[in-house]
Amino acid sequence: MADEQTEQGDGGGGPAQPPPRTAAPRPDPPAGPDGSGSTRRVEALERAEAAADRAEIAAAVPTDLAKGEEAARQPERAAQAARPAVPTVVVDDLHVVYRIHTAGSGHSNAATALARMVLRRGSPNLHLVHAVRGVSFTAYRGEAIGIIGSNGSGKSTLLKAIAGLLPAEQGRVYTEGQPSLLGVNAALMNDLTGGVNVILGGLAMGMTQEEVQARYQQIVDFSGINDKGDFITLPMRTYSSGMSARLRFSIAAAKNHDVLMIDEALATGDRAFQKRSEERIRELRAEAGTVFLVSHNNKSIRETCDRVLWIEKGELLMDGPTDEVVDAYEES
Ligand SMILES: Nc1ncnc2c1ncn2[C@@H]1O[C@H](COP(=O)(O)OP(=O)(O)OP(=O)(O)O)[C@@H](O)[C@H]1O
Repeated sequence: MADEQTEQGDGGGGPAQPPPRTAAPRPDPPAGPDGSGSTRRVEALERAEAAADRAEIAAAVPTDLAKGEEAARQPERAAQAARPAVPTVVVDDLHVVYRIHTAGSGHSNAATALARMVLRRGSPNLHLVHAVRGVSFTAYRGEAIGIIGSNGSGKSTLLKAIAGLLPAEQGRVYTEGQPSLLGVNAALMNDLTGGVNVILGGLAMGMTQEEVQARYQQIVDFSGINDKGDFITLPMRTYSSGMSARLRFSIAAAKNHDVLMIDEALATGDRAFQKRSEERIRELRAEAGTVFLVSHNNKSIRETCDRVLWIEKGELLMDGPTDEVVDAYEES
């Protein structure tokens, strides 16, 4: 079996991309190619903020508020629209390319090597996957943004790039503070107990030992891990995938984040846990953070997010109010 290894690096930029079907407020283009320093980042954010002042914040508010559920959320949305829009994440023409090296068949001979040289082809064992293609948008403080799209469309890759876990092949990501990515694969230690992972996870997020101790019981209670027995003292490898995902979410949600990104965490919990999670996401937004939620559960997206990005084949197909985008996605 071929030995596979994936990495990032050089590769072709993508073709010119069509604009999304519903454009969100866009900032002026961020700083140039050498603008990786914090000064450039601040400048870019300031420019984006100035642009945001000119932009229509109302674009993020649904026009159809006839439905009862929508009407109930109207005051919350109105209060949000009245606040000045502060950009927290600026993604500008982002491309991400995976490079996969395989061991190959080992049957290369002089003729095939010569053909490669003549045809100027690279290694036959290098595969490029252009997973994100020219995505641009600006996220604002207080927004909860859903990311939807079919399997393999590039949603998780986009989150990882925003979190700084994958480099941009082309384009830039500017963020206010350090975004925290919470995925079902978030690194907790399976051989350690849930309780020890709560402590390590809290410390890894930058909480002090005192803060972790103060919030320990709250995290365990929120996760519901101990509802049916003393599971928190058992190694995490004995947990179901749903229990692990709940504990990961509970650890991450214990802290206020400038930018919190959740990858499918809500899909795994039971209904009661999903409700608690949705409530906590609303609180995090109220505490002025920005929340990104990747999910195939459109109901969760509708109940939690006020704006949605629809990604297909790595491209941003649509960016707009939740109901508008999810309706279009469901009709597609
Ligand atoms: N580590 C990797 N190495 C190589 N290719 C990858 C890697 N991770 C993802 N890909 C590829 O990148 C593309 C986008 O994958 P990604 O996981 O971002 O999609 P997704 O929209 O999150 O999918 P899903 O909804 O199934 O979770 C896919 O073609 C996938 O095969």
